[in-house]
Amino acid sequence: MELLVIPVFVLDQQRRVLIWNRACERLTGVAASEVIGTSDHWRCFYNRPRATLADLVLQGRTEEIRQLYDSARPRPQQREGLCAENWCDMPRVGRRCYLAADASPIYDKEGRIVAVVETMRDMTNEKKAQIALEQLATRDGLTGLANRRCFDDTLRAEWQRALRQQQPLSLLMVDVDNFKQYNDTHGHLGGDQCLQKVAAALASEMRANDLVARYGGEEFAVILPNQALKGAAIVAERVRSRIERLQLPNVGSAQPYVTVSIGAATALAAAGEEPQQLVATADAALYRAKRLGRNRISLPLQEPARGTAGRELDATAQ
Ligand SMILES: Nc1nc2c(ncn2[C@@H]2O[C@H](COP(=O)(O)OP(=O)(O)OP(=O)(O)O)[C@@H](O)[C@H]2O)c(=O)[nH]1
Repeated sequence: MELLVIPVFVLDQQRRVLIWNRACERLTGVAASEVIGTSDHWRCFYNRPRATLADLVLQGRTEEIRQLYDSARPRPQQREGLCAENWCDMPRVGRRCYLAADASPIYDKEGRIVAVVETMRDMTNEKKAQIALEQLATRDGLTGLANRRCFDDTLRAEWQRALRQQQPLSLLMVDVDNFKQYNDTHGHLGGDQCLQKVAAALASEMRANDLVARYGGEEFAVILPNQALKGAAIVAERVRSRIERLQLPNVGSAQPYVTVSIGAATALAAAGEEPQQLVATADAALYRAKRLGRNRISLPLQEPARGTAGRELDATAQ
């Protein structure tokens, strides 16, 4: 076990470290002489006291695995013990590692656990690659905001949540005004930089539960869970004014600075209804804001009836 290339440690019945092999020393930066005979093995992995997988097996606390680990599954072939994956602090080496651990008990003749062997595999690179891929799949490359696919998935999920909790769900559609002209004057690269600044300002105005996405081109969408129309209108106006106050020069335009138009809509989700109606109502409000002169917000006049996103009426808030 000492010379195994796989990091291994063994706990005895009293949770004291019996074996801490070379590979485990390399992984944790902690020498065997420091931990053998102690129950301080957790310190090699975590900043705060908590059980390792071997502790859970030894103490029969297997049901706690789901609270303590990112991912857990039964061991293959129904053997006893636990398998789990987790981010570890690794205090001694000073960098977080994603470890896949496997803990299996050793029994005496009477069937009592006398020790538990924990083996580990450093999966940090694989996990980082997986996270980067997930980011690529859900983020917009130019602005770093959620992309259209992520928006569609989130809207569906929030619609279901609103239905379960009987809470309103609001949506803002935000479109940069006269952006074609901005591109023509500042070039496509200048246009890209403008979109990045607008996106950053938009994101900075939102709460943690809100989702800001690039809906497409120069159009953004904001999902506001548990927000009624009145609150959505306040957020929309805050966003509109924030973008105006960025004072991004808009040479050659009637407006001296870059502005946005915003359409808002709210729905009280109902079974059988489609969240796409919410998008259509917010979109209709947005186009009305454009027609009425841009740099303004527009919302449906009436609070929506259950299962609708409200009737789109000619009312412009500004
Ligand atoms: N630089 C840049 N431009 C983009 C991007 N996506 C879309 N556009 C441009 O955004 C412009 C949108 O123009 P229109 O749809 O005519 O709308 P608009 O000029 O903003 O006019 P209104 O929306 O009516 O105020 C087009 O010129 C697109 O080429 C992008 O990723 N980068």
